Amino acid sequence: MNQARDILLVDAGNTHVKLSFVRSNRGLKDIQTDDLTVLRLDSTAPDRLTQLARHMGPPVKEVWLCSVLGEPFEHGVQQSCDHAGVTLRVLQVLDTPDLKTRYATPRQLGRDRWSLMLAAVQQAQQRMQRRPLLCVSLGTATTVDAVVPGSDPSDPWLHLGGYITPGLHTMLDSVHSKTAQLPRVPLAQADWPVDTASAIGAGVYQMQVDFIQTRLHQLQDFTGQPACCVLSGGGAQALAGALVDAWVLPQAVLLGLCVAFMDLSS
Ligand SMILES: Nc1ncnc2c1ncn2[C@@H]1O[C@H](COP(=O)(O)OP(=O)(O)OP(=O)(O)O)[C@@H](O)[C@H]1O
Ligand SMILES: CC(C)(CO)[C@@H](O)C(=O)NCCC(=O)O
Repeated sequence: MNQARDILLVDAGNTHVKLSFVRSNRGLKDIQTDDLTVLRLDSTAPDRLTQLARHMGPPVKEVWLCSVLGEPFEHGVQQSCDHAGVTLRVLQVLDTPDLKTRYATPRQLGRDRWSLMLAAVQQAQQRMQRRPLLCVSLGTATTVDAVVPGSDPSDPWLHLGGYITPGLHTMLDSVHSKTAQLPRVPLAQADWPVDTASAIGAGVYQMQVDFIQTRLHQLQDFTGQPACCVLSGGGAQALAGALVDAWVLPQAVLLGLCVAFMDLSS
C-alpha cells in the first residue's frame, strides 16, 4: 500500500526554515536525499510559526524538528503540534550507538551540526566507507566538523570537534555593510581579480575553499588516513567543484532527522 507522507521534517536554520515530508514506514536505505522536496520559509518572518502550522494537518501524525532558533521557537512549534494533535520529536545532541562527541558541553553544539554528522556517518556506513569525514555546512555560518570511524567496525564514530566561521553570504554582506564604498556582490571565481566585484566575490569564495581544504589536510595529518568532505547547505554546490575529495549530501540535516527518529515512529 502506498502510504501517505505522514512525517513532517523541519530544519530550522538562521535564514530559512526548511520543510519536507516522508513516510514513516519507509526504510532509511530507501530515502534518497535528492527526493526530499523542500519548502522554505523565512526564519525571520513574524508569521513563521503560523506558516509552519499550516503544514501540520492530515496525514501528518509526527513532526521531527532540528532547530538552532532557540527555546521560544521550539515552544511555539510544540504549541502548534499540540493544537494539531501531532507528536513532536526534537533532535537533541546525545551520544548514539553510532556516533559520540568530544564537545565539552554537548547541548551547546548546534543541532544542525549534529544532524549533518548523523547523516554523514549513516551514508558512509551504507557505502561501506570507513574514512575520516569532514562534515561541512555552508549556510548562514560555515561549520566544519571532523568525524572519525572507530578502530573496529562495531565501534561508534567519534566527533573530534569543529570550527564555526561566517558563511559565504554573511561574509559578502559584512564586507559591504562595514565599508563606505564596497558593493554587495555575488560570489566569483577569478585568478588575481582586476575589478572590485571580482576581488570581493573571489576573495570570499577562495577564503572558504582554502579554509575547508586546509582543515581536510589537518584531519588527514591528525589521523594518518585519507579523509573526504561531506558538503551540505545552500552553498554546497557552489564550492563542490573547487574541493578535492568532496561529495554533496543534499538536505543532510533533514536526513539526519530520519537517522535519529525513523526507528522510533509507530
Ligand atoms: N547559489 C549560492 N551560492 C553560494 N552560496 C549560497 C547559494 N545559495 C545559498 N547559499 C548559501 O547558503 C545559505 C543559505 O542556505 P541554507 O538554506 O542552507 O542555510 P540557511 O537556512 O540560510 O542557514 P542555516 O541553515 O545555516 O541557518 C546562504 O546564507 C549562503 O551562504
Ligand atoms: C553555528 C550555527 C549557527 C550553524 O547553523 C549553529 O550550529 C549554532 O547555533 N550552533 C551553536 C553553537 C555551537 O555549535 O557550538
